[in-house]
Order: sequence, then C-alpha cells, then structure tokens
Amino acid sequence: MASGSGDRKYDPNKFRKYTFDTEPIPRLHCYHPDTDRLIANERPVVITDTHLADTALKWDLEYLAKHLGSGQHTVYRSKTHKFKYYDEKKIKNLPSFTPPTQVLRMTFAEFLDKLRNPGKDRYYLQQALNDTVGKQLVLDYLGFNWDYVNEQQRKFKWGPLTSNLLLVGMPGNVTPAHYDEQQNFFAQLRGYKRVLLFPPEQFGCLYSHPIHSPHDRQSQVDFDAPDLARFPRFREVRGHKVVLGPGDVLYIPMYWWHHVESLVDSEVTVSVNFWYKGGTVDKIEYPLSIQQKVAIMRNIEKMLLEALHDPDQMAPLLCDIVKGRYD
Ligand SMILES: CCC[C@@H](CC(=O)O)C(=O)C(=O)O
Ligand SMILES: [Zn+2]
Repeated sequence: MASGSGDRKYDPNKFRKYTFDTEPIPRLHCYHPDTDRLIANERPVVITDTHLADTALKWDLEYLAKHLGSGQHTVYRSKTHKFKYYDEKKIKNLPSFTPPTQVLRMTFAEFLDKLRNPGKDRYYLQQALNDTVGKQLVLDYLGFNWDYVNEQQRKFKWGPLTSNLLLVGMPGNVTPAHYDEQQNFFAQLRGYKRVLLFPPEQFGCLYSHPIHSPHDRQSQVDFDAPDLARFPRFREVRGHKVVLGPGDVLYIPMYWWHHVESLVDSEVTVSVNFWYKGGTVDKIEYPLSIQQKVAIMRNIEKMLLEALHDPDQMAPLLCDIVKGRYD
C-alpha cells in the first residue's frame, strides 16, 4: 500500500521494526513561522518547498555515471546491512578493534558494477562533493538554493559549511545510531530513507562508545538485538521518525542521535547533506543547554583519558568522584 503525501510511493511496512515507540517529526513549509522556531530551538523538522537541491533531483545512477567524474570515490563495503562509521585515525588507540566495514576507492563505473553484482556484500558510496566532479555536476551544485541555506546559516549563527557528502546507498542499507557535532541539512534526492532521531537528552540511554574508540559518537546498542543487560536504559528511548522522499530536507540538529535506513525494496537511494560547524556562543547562559552538557562530558572524558593514559582507570576514578558523594 503506497503511503505518504502526494506522489510519494513507499510501503511503510518495508522498514525494519524496532523495540521502541516513535512519534512523527513535523513536516512544515520553509516559510511556515514554526519552521524557523524549531530550527532556532535545535529541534528536527522536515522542511518542504526549499528547492534546496532541486537541480540534483535528476541525479540518478545513469546521470551520476556520466557527470560525477572519472575520479576515485570512497565506497564502504559491509557484510551486513549496517554501515557503522569508524574513525580510521583512532584505530591505533584500540589494537583489538576490527573494522565492521571496508573502505574502498573506486570509480563510479566500478561502483555501478558492484551494485549490479553485489554478491553477499553491500555497498555504500559516501563521497564529499569536491572539485573532481564533472562540469555538469558543478553547474547543478551551483544551482542549489544557496540563498536559502546561507540565510539559515546567518539567521541561526551557524559556523561555516564544512562539506556536502553525496550518499548513494543500496536498498536496505542502515547507518546505525550516532550523533554528529555539526548542524545538518539533509536533502533526500532519490528513493526513500527513514530517519529515527533521539534528542541529546537521551545520551544516557544510547551508550556511545568511549571517546578514544574509532566508534566515538556511535551507539553501542545493536538496534536489531539490543543487549538490555549491558544497556538497560535503552528501554527508555523514545524516537522521532520520518520517511524522507525526493525533495524533502530534514534538519538534523547537532548532537541529535540519528539512525538512517534506505527502504529495503526502494530504488538505490541518493542523498546529499550540508554539514555546518556549530555556532559559538558569545556568553555562557544558565541553565546550560543539553548540547553544552554533552560537549562538557566529551571534554571531561578527553581530559581524563589524557591524564590517566589508561581507559581502564576511568570507571574506578569516576566512581570515586560520584559514588556516595553526588548520587
Ligand atoms: C556518513 C553520513 C551518513 C548519513 C546517514 C545516511 O544517509 O546514511 C548521516 O548520518 C548524516 O548525514 O549525518
Ligand atoms: Zn550523521
């Protein structure tokens, strides 16, 4: 049964089921007065009629093969549907770490080949748009509604645009729950993606990997088989949910956890995100925001690890600070 507004065609039953409740995310016109209020309050919202990346709505596989350029692109290969991000620079911190995916470099033509004959593997192209793309793609990129996003960046005092990541994923691919330290306008171009979001207040329920781990910022909880003995507060998560289709732009606020999956039987999905550095506050106001508290927790963890030089000493030391004194 097709679902969704207008000519949106997807079967909502084709997304994986999870153990927690979800509530919908508002879908508002870019000029609706509540849209800017939600963004100003760092709450997620699907913004319609931005025409943000309309020039990229034609970016199907054939078009990308023609215009993405003959350079090498970053493609992840996974033996499962999950593409859990890891920071290669932190692997040295954790000799026991086994990367859950392989990073490959290939031309788009080679990527197309993999899509046609994936074998048991799955592939996910994740490539920052840069000056290696073809002329036509540059023209499409210049044709993005920069007036709109530049105005938003100014209005909400965000930092600079750091990158636009092009994402070309196989049906069913999942980017597991994580948070980013950047503001994100996520533009869906082809196919359908479901995004589950969790506010930064649920930090204590999503158990991110330790900061020195390559999986820093990623949840330790396997949403397909949550280990409630190790992660008991996962029972408390309450998600926000939206299915994005072509033309939708989702504002993913900095520090909001998100789990993103391509509809299992949709066409190959194409998205482009707009990552902005967070703004700087000129003066600290109290009470602190939850985002500021997450940033403080990260800084404390970094400083303590730096001082102790040994992750195994973190828990006993923190327990001595807290137990019987602050709890
Ligand atoms: C590597 C970025 C993946 C993306 C989610 C997805 O489309 O799979 C995301 O998490 C983001 O845009 O922040
Ligand atoms: Zn993300």
